[in-house]
Amino acid sequence: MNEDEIPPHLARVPDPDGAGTPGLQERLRAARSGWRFLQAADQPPAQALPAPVPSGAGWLSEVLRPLRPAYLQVIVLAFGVNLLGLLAAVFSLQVYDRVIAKGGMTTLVALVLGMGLAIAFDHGLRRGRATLMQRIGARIEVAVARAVYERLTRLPALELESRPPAFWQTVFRDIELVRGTTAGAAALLVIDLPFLVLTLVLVGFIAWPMLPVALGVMAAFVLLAWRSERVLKTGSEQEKERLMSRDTMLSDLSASRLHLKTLGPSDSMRTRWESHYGRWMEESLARSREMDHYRDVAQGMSTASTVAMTSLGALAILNQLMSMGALIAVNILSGKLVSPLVQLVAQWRSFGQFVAARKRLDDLFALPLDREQSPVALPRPRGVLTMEALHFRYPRMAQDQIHALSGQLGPFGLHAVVGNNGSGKSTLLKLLRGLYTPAAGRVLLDGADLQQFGQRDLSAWIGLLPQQPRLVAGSIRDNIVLGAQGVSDAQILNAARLAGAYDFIVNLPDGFDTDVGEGGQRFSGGQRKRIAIAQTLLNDPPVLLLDEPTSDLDAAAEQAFVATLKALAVDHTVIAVTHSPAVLTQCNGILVLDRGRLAAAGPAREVLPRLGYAPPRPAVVVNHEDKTREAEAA
Ligand SMILES: Nc1ncnc2c1ncn2[C@@H]1O[C@H](COP(=O)(O)OP(=O)(O)OP(=O)(O)O)[C@@H](O)[C@H]1O
Repeated sequence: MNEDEIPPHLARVPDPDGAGTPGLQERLRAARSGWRFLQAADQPPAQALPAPVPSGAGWLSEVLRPLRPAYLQVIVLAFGVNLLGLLAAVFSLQVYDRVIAKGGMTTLVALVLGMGLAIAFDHGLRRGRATLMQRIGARIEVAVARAVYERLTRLPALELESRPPAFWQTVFRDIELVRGTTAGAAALLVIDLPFLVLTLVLVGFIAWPMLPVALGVMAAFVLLAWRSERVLKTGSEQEKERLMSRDTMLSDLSASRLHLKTLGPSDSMRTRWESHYGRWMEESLARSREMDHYRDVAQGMSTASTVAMTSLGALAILNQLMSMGALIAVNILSGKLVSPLVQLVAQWRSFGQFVAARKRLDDLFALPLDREQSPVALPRPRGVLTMEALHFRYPRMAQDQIHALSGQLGPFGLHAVVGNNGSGKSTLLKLLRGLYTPAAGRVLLDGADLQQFGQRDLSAWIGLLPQQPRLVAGSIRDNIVLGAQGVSDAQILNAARLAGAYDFIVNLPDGFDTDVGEGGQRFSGGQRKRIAIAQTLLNDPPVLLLDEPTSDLDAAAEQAFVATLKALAVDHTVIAVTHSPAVLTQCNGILVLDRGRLAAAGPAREVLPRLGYAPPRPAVVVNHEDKTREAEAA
């Protein structure tokens, strides 16, 4: 096959940027359809996507504000539902006082027909209300999920590193809680509560002597809800914290399950896991016990209120203050009065969880984000990286991990960073990539401070291969194009060839469409590394930062990749953290770190002998893209 010909398995791969898998945007579109209020609140799809992403302390109001007309419709429908809900009591009153007392058959037929109509109407209103709430919920979830995803990708690197995967799992669960509370049963309950006034008015109208009893019952329930809120609020926060700690442990355990198996049955790990799990269960059971207690009290109070209503009603009838029909009607009304209040007590745990979730999201949305785009579009840099008295210290560390580094790398050439474990090599690469902000000093790219550039520009100009790259679920193609936009198949093929991944990929039955498995476990360490290298080379950035690029490669692959690096170094600045003699002996310059300080730097032929390596071999001849080029001499 011709080298530039697109293999059939590439042509088969759906373009992830195209109209492919249903995602958030489709859910948003689905949420838009059908209801007038949603279409009115939105712009036409082309302008509305991407919708503004809520941020800052007022994020929830930002999300809810455009939905006000929708909530208003829900309130109107709720008014109808609550009004119709009173008709059963009026019906009973009429049947007892008019039909039974006066034998009015025609009245009975008319009442039954009227109730039939009311039931049908009530059903329609309830369905409309439920559909509206579903659509509101979809809008809320899409907006908040989008905002959380933005944080996941745009928070400063140190913030991202400080939050474990379990934190993000909790935050994504929080989104469901926010939706469930603002557009679920809890929201309906809150909307319905004010309409209890209608019930009270009807009680006063039908049987005024029962009004103080009804008010007393309501006051007792509000007191119970307030009391349960105070007890459960702190508990819910603790429960969520314990859950997060359990989930952190769980994700560590599941990620290292094979390693643990290899280490053999370990009591220490099991004890740690059981203690995390146990603490969470303890907290969760304590919450359930408290919740059950309040729910049981509420049920008891509900029965007590029926007893109080009926016995006091009986006294009122005996004193001829109201009729028998009024007592039956008031009993029905008291059920309507009490049932949302019982629900309120039962829902209080989710309210507490909502408050904790909102606080977590408040904190997350208050964090500043990395600048995404540079204020003005800048031309592709040549790749001169300058460090000016660079200092960096991780949070809560007593000493600098990078100390007073100054110097220049590039333009062009292959440069190595060497040093003992923990000497700060990976940290330096992250500083050079603009992922970390220096505590003092600056990193300059072609003379311009990196801090002024957006991450989008930096990712296009400076490629970083991490020490332990992780593949994500999806195909090889998905992984290679991760983070890139508008990539052509020819670019993917070229990157795969440069990374030495092309041959093994096209040998697979599904080629570039092959699923990589969890974290790329379908492939060997070396194959994973090559896919990750292809990912880094895809955009052809002028600066390449490679952390141990050949650590998993076999000798032949390493030689081939060193030749590629030499070829790239002709017109790219390539900086590699490495311990490999094959790479070191081909480098132009070497920078030696010792506990974050510059121990030595200079041309490879001078520094290598001091490190115990032979000086660089003569320039290698490489074959790259059908062009033979002689690599630049040191
Ligand atoms: N996220 C972090 N938080 C706190 N300290 C960190 C963090 N990452 C690294 N360090 C510390 O910074 C120092 C330098 O780490 P770095 O990973 O840069 O070293 P390295 O030279 O790349 O090591 P190796 O050769 O083992 O990969 C180490 O002392 C390490 O403990």
